[in-house]
Amino acid sequence: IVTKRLLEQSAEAEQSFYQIEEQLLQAKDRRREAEHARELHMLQVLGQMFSSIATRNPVATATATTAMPPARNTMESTMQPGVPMSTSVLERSFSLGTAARRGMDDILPLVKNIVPPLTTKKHKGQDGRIGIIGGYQEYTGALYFAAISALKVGADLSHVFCTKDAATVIKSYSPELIVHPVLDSPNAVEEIEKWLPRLHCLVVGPGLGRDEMLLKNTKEVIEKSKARDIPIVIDADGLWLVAQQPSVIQGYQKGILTPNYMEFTQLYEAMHHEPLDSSDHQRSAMELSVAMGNLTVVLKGEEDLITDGNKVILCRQEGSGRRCGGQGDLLSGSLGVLAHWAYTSSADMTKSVNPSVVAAFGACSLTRQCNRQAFHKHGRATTTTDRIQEISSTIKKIFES
Ligand SMILES: NC(=O)C1=CN([C@@H]2O[C@H](COP(=O)(O)OP(=O)(O)OC[C@H]3O[C@@H](n4cnc5c(N)ncnc54)[C@H](OP(=O)(O)O)[C@@H]3O)[C@@H](O)[C@H]2O)[C@@H](O)CC1
Ligand SMILES: Nc1ncnc2c1ncn2[C@@H]1O[C@H](COP(=O)(O)OP(=O)(O)OP(=O)(O)O)[C@@H](O)[C@H]1O
Repeated sequence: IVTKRLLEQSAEAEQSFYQIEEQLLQAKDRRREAEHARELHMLQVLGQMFSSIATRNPVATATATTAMPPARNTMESTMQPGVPMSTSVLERSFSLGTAARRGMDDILPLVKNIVPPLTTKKHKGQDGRIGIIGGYQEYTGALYFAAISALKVGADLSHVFCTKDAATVIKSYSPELIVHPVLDSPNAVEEIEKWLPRLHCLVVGPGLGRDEMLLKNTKEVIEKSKARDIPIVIDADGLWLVAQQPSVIQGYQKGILTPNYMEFTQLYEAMHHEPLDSSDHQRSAMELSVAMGNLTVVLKGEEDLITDGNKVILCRQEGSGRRCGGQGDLLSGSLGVLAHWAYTSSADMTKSVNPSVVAAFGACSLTRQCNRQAFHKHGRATTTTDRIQEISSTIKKIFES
């Protein structure tokens, strides 16, 4: 009887411990929510203050929109016949102040428009089936980050195409991903082609590596996807493939390139056969876009620069000073879903702005805000896994509020 009584007491103590623990967690959540609300309110007040200062100060207002200097000869020489090239740069930013308000007013509502409502009338797959090609054995993390980000942003299914060795590893990270261990098989292209009719967007490159056979298979899959008019996001080692063989994606209007500065330099120099002039990123990005046939280029960095060769849009959403690997994978996976949503939205929803540009602005804003929120919680220890955990609340905050 004594033992039974002791066991009961211990069970009760355990239960009340978990109740207290849960109450503490709930209180912590409420405190965090209140902090976010206070932060948002402060941002709004600051935004209004900057706005009124800028209205009184014409110089500050003028810096928000800059005209592009006259075209250089290099740009003219790389323009393809028949490809229109506007020389005006429309700079929009998404941060505090008047410029921020203009950016949010112009592009953010379009991103909000393309995010599909969640209703009980839809079936699995309708909000997106995204295919992601990559994942060489050393780089399984990159492919996982991109694929899980696509799913968490709102795709219904995330299909991963990778090598046999990478597949088991990726599968063991998450049961939620559909993993095809085919990229290094003798009939890789046919195996992947079978799935293309079911895919809404293809993301190529996270952790792909530079193995010749894998790049050859990837190139053929890109060709097949173009024939199906599927939006294609190219990142990381996929961009190395493009630098070697630009024709693989050149001129394909639903192609989006997401280089970091290194990758951008390689692409630029491959297209222009001259060193990159690092003094004017906006001009160089436009030149690359035009040389690629007005593909959308997202040059990632301190500010993300998005251009389709006609205009440049800057995303300056506050991120953090933490720069660990994988943030670009979060961006490319998210962009895969947003590109699908943008291309299936009516022109009315995107106000006839290039859908790739709308999607890219959304993905950059999302990535930076995830970084910001994760950094707020984890500081110097922030990793990409922490950022991915912020996707849900970031979407609520910036796209659904
Ligand atoms: N967990 C995983 O599995 C992950 C796997 N990943 C996968 O790894 C593969 C190779 O990717 P990568 O990161 O090694 O190559 P890349 O980005 O070209 O950098 C090479 C060097 O360039 C430099 N550098 C870079 N950026 C720069 C900048 N903005 N401005 C200036 N310099 C810059 C810097 O060199 P440093 O100059 O510092 O010596 C850097 O070391 C690819 O498939 C990718 O998807 C990643 O996604 C991460 C997570
Ligand atoms: N200097 C910076 N300041 C603020 N944010 C930055 C900075 N550099 C990069 N970022 C953020 O990180 C995102 C990814 O850019 P990054 O240069 O890390 O890509 P990447 O090298 O391709 O990433 P990955 O490690 O996944 O390969 C950018 O879109 C931007 O949001």
